[in-house]
Amino acid sequence: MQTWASVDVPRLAGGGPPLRLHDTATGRVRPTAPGATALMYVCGITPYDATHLGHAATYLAFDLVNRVWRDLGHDVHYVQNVTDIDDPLLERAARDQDDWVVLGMRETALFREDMEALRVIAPRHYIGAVEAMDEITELVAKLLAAGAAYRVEDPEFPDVYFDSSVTGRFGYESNYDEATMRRLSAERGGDPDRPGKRHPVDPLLWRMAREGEPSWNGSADIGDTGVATAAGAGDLGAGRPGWHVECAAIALNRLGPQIDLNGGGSDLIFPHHESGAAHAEAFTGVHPFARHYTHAGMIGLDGEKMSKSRGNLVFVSKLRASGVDPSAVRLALLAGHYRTDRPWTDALLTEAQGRLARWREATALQTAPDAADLVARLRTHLADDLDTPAALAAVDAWAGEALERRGRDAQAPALARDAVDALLGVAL
Ligand SMILES: Nc1ncnc2c1ncn2[C@@H]1O[C@H](COS(=O)(=O)NC(=O)[C@@H](N)CS)[C@@H](O)[C@H]1O
Ligand SMILES: [Zn+2]
Repeated sequence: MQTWASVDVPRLAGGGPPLRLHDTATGRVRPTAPGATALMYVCGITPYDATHLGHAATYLAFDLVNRVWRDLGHDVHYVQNVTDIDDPLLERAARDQDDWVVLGMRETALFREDMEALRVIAPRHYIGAVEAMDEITELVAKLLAAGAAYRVEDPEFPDVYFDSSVTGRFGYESNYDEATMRRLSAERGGDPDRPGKRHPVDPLLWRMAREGEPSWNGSADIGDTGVATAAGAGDLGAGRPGWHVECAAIALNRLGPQIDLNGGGSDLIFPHHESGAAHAEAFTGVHPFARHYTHAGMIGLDGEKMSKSRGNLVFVSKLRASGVDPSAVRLALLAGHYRTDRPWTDALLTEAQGRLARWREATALQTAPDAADLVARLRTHLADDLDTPAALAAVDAWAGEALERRGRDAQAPALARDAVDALLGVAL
């Protein structure tokens, strides 16, 4: 699937401290240590109701990771999926008498536009589940052949499930207890009460075709996997994939068995990232799949999480259409810490618009206070688990001094502008 156009990222002299990020699996903020090329997989949208401010806040958080790693001299191999086939998409298409393919394409196009407007650096690989169907069926077939998956005893629909006990460490990513896992599995698309499952939280890998549902033939070339293939393992039979396996297949095939960061909002901690990690580790034998599992807090509206199911959504495209500068939206969302569940308010936007105007005025001056110190502060704050409130305050302080005409450095305005662009992604 085509990705979107990325903005240039100015190169800044010097370098900052290593990026430290919160990792859900260990519950700690600890240093990332990517190689020359940082490997990052951030889950993409299920393409309807795109792009609301919750989506935007989460993708902005990982855009900052991308920018900090680049500032530290790493290349970043960023991969993102589009869940362009799944129950919620089919349900929304049915509700609106829409063709689910058209709905997905329309919303994905809008998402790309919004990401470009927010100056989010595009993933190098932007992959839809449908276009990755062969990869997905191959992974499911190999898990089945290896005995890491099984079919439920259901003569009508012998669906394929992952055996969550095979890695011996299911739950290490979320650290949730059994009861929490069952509850969240039921709330987020799972079927813990389905008869015939070995374990209630075993995730669905392949849903056999139902009347009136789209399906794919499920044949997979599993080659010589070196394991005794269970009867019919190479051919799943017509159906469609479960939600989690697409991310495991897409990430494994482009980034390899171990990545630096698997990211998303906190509602992906379980079952999604737990299951995806288990699928990957059962297949590769490499643990952990991701060295960091990092999750962004939920953006709310009127006291509730902004979510499609609630319909309390504020859209990037609607704000843009009403003339709001996308950089103000970006600044408004960066004003809170990425891991904090926080509300969207009009005041947040108004404040950001004022901040943006002041920063632009300050960087338009002929001279300003030395900005080298500002660059160092920005690097230090962002390296500290993306402390954007402190980072924004540092720019506020520099801009305040500049606007009181207390600076004589002719290079400072341009340096400050480049630093705010490179590290915060905000165009002044
Ligand atoms: N209110 C919210 N605040 C912050 N992030 C949110 C909010 N709602 C959704 N997200 C995040 O936005 C991203 C896309 O969400 S989504 O459209 O529902 N899609 C999915 O979760 C799957 N397609 C991931 S493979 C996810 O990382 C999700 O956690
Ligand atoms: Zn995902």
